[in-house]
Amino acid sequence: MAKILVIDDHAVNRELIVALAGYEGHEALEAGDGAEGLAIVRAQRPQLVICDILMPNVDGYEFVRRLRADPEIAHTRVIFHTANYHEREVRHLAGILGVSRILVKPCDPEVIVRTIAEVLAEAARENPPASDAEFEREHLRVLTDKLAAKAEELERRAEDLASEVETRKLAEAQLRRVLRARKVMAECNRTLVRATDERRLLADVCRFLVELGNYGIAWVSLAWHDADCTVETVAAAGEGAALLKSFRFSWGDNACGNGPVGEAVRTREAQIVRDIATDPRVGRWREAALGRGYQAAAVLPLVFEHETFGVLCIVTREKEAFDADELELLGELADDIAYGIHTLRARVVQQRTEETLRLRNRAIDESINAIVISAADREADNPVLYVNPAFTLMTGYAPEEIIGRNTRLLIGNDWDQPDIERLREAVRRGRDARVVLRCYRKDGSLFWNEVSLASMHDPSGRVSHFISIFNDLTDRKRYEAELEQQANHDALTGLANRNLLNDRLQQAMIRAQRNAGAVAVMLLDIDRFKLINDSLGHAVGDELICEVGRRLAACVRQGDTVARLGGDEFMIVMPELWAESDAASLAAKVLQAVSAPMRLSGHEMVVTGSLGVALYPRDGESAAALVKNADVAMYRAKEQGRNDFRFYAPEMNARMLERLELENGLRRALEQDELELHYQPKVELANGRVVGAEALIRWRHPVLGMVSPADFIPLAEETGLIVPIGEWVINTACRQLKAWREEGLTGVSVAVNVSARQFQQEDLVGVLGEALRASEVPARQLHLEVTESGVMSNPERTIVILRTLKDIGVLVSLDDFGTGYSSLNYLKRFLIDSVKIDQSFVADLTTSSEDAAIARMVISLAHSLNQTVVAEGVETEAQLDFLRRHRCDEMQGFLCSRPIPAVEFANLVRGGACLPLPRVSRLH
Ligand SMILES: Nc1nc2c(ncn2[C@@H]2O[C@H](COP(=O)(O)O[C@H]3[C@@H](O)[C@H](n4cnc5c(=O)[nH]c(N)nc54)O[C@@H]3COP(=O)(O)O)[C@@H](O)[C@H]2O)c(=O)[nH]1
Repeated sequence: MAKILVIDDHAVNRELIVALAGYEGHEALEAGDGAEGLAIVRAQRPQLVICDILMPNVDGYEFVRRLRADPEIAHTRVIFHTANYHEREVRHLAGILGVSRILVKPCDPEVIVRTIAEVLAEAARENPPASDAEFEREHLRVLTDKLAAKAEELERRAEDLASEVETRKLAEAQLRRVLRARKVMAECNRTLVRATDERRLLADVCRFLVELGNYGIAWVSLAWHDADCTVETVAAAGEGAALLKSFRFSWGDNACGNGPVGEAVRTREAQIVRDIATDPRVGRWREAALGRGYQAAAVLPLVFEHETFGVLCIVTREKEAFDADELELLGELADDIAYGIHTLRARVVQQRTEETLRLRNRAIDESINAIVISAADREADNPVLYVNPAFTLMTGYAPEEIIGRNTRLLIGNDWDQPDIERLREAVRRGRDARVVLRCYRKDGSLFWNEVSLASMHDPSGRVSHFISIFNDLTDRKRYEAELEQQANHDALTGLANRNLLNDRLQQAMIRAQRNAGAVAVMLLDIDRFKLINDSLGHAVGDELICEVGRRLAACVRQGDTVARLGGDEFMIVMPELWAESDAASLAAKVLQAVSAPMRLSGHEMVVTGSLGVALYPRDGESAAALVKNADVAMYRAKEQGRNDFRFYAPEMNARMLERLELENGLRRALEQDELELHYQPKVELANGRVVGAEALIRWRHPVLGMVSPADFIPLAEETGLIVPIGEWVINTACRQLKAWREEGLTGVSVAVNVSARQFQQEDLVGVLGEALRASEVPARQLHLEVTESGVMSNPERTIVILRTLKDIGVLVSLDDFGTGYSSLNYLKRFLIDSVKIDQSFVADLTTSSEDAAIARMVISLAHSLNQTVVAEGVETEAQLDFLRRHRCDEMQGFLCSRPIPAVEFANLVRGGACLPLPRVSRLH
């Protein structure tokens, strides 16, 4: 019989042991936990305690530890009755704590009874408990283990929790992906609706996928149906998108087409690359993708109406991407994009079509060419259906006045046009044509119409309409006519110019050759035209040329050509000449017409012409030769007295050559000092004294001997050589005056001739001033003899020059007075010092009452203007007598002396101022 304490926080467990102990005759005590149990042990001192381990407050271990710690009760036997499944640990701690047995709940009652019995039996034997330190250590270890177990359990729970969290995370990620795919879709759809540009739309889609969808790269490639089955990337976004350029994709059955892109195009099914690292379809871009952390990819075909025209490719860094839900959405997105692109393309095509249509309409409406559309309906007379506004502008007909009618309305009655038949033929055969017609506006005015006709066909190929474009060529025709006129006619007279003349001459020569006929070429030059031009001005000169042109045109037959070659030169081509006399008749008629009096700008005048005739083929076989020879003949006519015509003769060429040689020789003469001055004395009639001399040029030609100035001065004037020659004369005369002065001849003056051309030279005054300065000769000793033509060409300028000469002190004589066109008014204003009566009047002074009257009038006029009168060319005493009687002041002439070299002149003056003239001597 023993006292047994049962400690358990569960009453049922206590009751079972208590019942068993009671059945075995033991006294059973009960406690709900360790603390209560200890109190009972101390108070009742049971031999055995059957104790649960896991209890509130003080558990089984603590109970035993405190039990062993109390020496009074330390020896008490303890059995653990526990459900704790940590059996190894329990046994270990139980061992340390000196727990006798461990009964594991639920335990067979028999085992309980037997165990109680055994332990009680052992209790009888001494079984000392373990030490405190060892217990502490062991207890600590047990606690640690317990903690470890707890930790392990917690870890397990944490793992479970983590797994649960992971599952939730995955779900969340999946949800996120779906959400973002929806977001991308929503944004893409919004953009699709507004899109106007395909490439921009695709770029936006790719950007949304990367920015909103958080995908790594997104790109769209278009699949072309070309020979290489090219797949061209047209839009891309994301990190590494630029790399795409270096990869070639294709959807063909080739190395580049074996990847998911080619596959998606071919199969029209989405291709998913779950693991870029291992998927064998990923080709050369695997490394680049992995290098950027990309894990998976989806290639979605863009299909419209069973045709794949591209792919949408999406690459992501997420491993678990592209689950079924996400793929479904991305597939929808690809379909939307495909549809959007198709719609956009259709819209673009439609817009282009509409724009083209609008443009065409505008082009037709705004075309400066008239456009007419007519129905190809012969029965209805091909009526006009449409005309553009330019038609009305061009023709004056409003649309309602032409629509329903035929365009032949514009032809009026002008049916004799070869192009009308061509146009008709084109309409009959339904062919295109371009013709130029004379058409008539509503107001009846003519316009040149270039009509371009094109036929339009209906789907069956039948000509349904005609479209005609009218181009008004009137201005162009006018312009062409003007150009033709300018190119072939002289602007001043409207006569043919050299171009047209050459053309006509060529044609005439060809015809003459064919018919064994002849052609006359006549060259007319107006005599002394330069004089008229210079003295009366260019406007009068132009008038004169026009008048002569008119007169020539009036003389010729139809078929002859009158041309102006320039200046005062005219040419007449007389084709089909049968007799030389016909040419002579025409030449005479022309000269007569030219010399008929004419009135130009208030001037009554008579001009003459000189004319040369050359005949084809006799005088030349080319146009150039004929013109040249007519020119030679004309010069001959001039040389031989003007106002006449000459037929060309071969020997005339020799004369021309002479002229040429003379010109060259004259140039050389200046350089090689072949010129010299002779001096013709001027004698005062009152006392017979030599008061001066006229310097007259002479050319000592090395071969020809002395050449008369009458032979070379006109040529020098023509060629301009007169200017340097005149300068030489002034300088030489001044040097001679200086020499004479140095020899003591101080009282004589020298007059130099100044030609018209030289007189108008800018630097005449400068040349004079320099010559006087260099020779130190007083200016009054130098006289200038100017001709009427020289001063009258520009009277206002003459006045200025003469005033300057006056300022210098040089005296001026008007030479050859009475032969030109001097105005008496100018004679007064010109500040002339003396007037020279031309020798042509002096010659007939005693035989012609007119010349005598002119001489008297000149003397009286000059005297009234305080001018000295010099008579030139005095050869007879009768002339001298006349001049003396009419109080002429000075004379010059062979009666007194011919022009003589300087030395002779000096001797003459030194020999006595008076010349041995019987009548003159009587003056004294
Ligand atoms: N611009 C220049 N013209 C000059 C110059 N030297 C001469 N001339 C001009 O050449 C023309 C011919 O001159 P020339 O042969 O010297 O004849 C002159 C006289 O010799 C000649 N004369 C003089 N007296 C008589 C005479 O009694 N009878 C007659 N038959 N002839 C005579 O007259 C000419 C002078 O004429 P003009 O000059 O009009 O006084 C001639 O036009 C010269 O002007 C020159 O340096 N520069």
